[in-house]
Amino acid sequence: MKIGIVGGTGYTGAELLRLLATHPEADVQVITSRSECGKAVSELYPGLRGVMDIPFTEPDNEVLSRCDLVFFATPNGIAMQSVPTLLDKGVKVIDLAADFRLSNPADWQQWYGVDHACPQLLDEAVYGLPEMNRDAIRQARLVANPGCYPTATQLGLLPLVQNDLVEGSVIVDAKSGVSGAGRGAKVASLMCEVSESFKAYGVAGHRHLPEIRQGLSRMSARFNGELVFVPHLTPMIRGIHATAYATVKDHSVDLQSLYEQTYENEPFVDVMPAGSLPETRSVRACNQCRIAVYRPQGGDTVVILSVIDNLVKGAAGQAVQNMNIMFGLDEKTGLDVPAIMP
Ligand SMILES: NC(=O)C1=CN([C@@H]2O[C@H](COP(=O)(O)OP(=O)(O)OC[C@H]3O[C@@H](n4cnc5c(N)ncnc54)[C@H](OP(=O)(O)O)[C@@H]3O)[C@@H](O)[C@H]2O)C=CC1
Ligand SMILES: CC(=O)N[C@@H](CCC(=O)OP(=O)(O)O)C(=O)O
Repeated sequence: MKIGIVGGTGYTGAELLRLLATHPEADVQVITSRSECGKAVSELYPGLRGVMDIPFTEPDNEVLSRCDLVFFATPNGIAMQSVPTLLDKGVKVIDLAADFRLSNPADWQQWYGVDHACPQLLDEAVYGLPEMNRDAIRQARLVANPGCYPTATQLGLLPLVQNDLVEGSVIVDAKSGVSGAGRGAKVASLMCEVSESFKAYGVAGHRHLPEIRQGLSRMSARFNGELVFVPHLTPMIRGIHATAYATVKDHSVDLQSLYEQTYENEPFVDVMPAGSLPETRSVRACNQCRIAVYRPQGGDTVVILSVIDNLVKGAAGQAVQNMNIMFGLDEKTGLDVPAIMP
């Protein structure tokens, strides 16, 4: 498959390169950057020397339209300007940004602050969470790759919500490594600002809130409880740890079995043994989501702990998983590697 990547200098673009460099069916032919145009990929990322030596080029729809699939690893609001042209030329697209995640254009306008450039494609775009939408992804021309927090959160809550077990509100307390903020220079991402510190942000309303709410209501039309989502920035590079709290209606349900059965055939969701605690380092650089479910002291509140690598299952790995599904390949192709330890 001829692959193009728009936004190849960023963290998720570089992660796509790392994963696709050894993917047996993927041939990365176009990799764009406006700031590093002309430079070899391996000059910017020496870890790719010998495996990926092509140069960065300016983004150009004409050149990209020669690909079978184009990934957009760009800031929000960029992909939507090129996607109609690429789809018209028969190119499939996976957008790692949020341009096609929300199906209501008014929600996009409210949370992203600009009008949508192609609202006519929002119904067609498939939300790329394979554990929910595998069949639709198989048929899709356009996949909206989920956000990192929404991936960890929705996988953690899916078994409960799908089975209408949640009563009332859900609280999600999530923590991310700093690479979640991208590679662009920002004071808030400086080492002196983030190390030896820990803080919440987006408490009044983060743009992943409507994405998670939309996902939960698709899992069950009966889900109408309040959703509280508070992200935090932690002094680590990669990883997301999402802790969700929900009240369950039915005390007779064996939650450990429910989670194990829901995910028993999922290659990238691991339900941990009862009593264990998932750690972000157990998913570092791999496409796994590890989940543990608890009902402390047998009470009404269920606690679900969910970890992913924000750059892998939260972005580039999930995008490659979606590519594999769209092109009829084994879903694990190029992704079947364990975490880096320690
Ligand atoms: N980081 C993460 O953990 C996650 C990120 N995402 C989403 O993925 C997308 C990429 O994120 P990330 O890799 O962190 O971002 P970065 O800021 O690290 O990289 C952005 C890339 O986009 C390119 N770019 C910027 N503006 C434009 C433009 N107008 N036209 C074409 N290319 C452009 C940049 O290169 P240049 O300026 O040289 O062209 C750069 O390569 C974002 O939408 C982000 O929200 C999703 C899940 C997780
Ligand atoms: C630590 C950090 O800053 N994280 C980012 C989320 C990264 C991400 O997933 O972006 P999208 O899903 O919107 O594409 C944030 O909170 O804005």
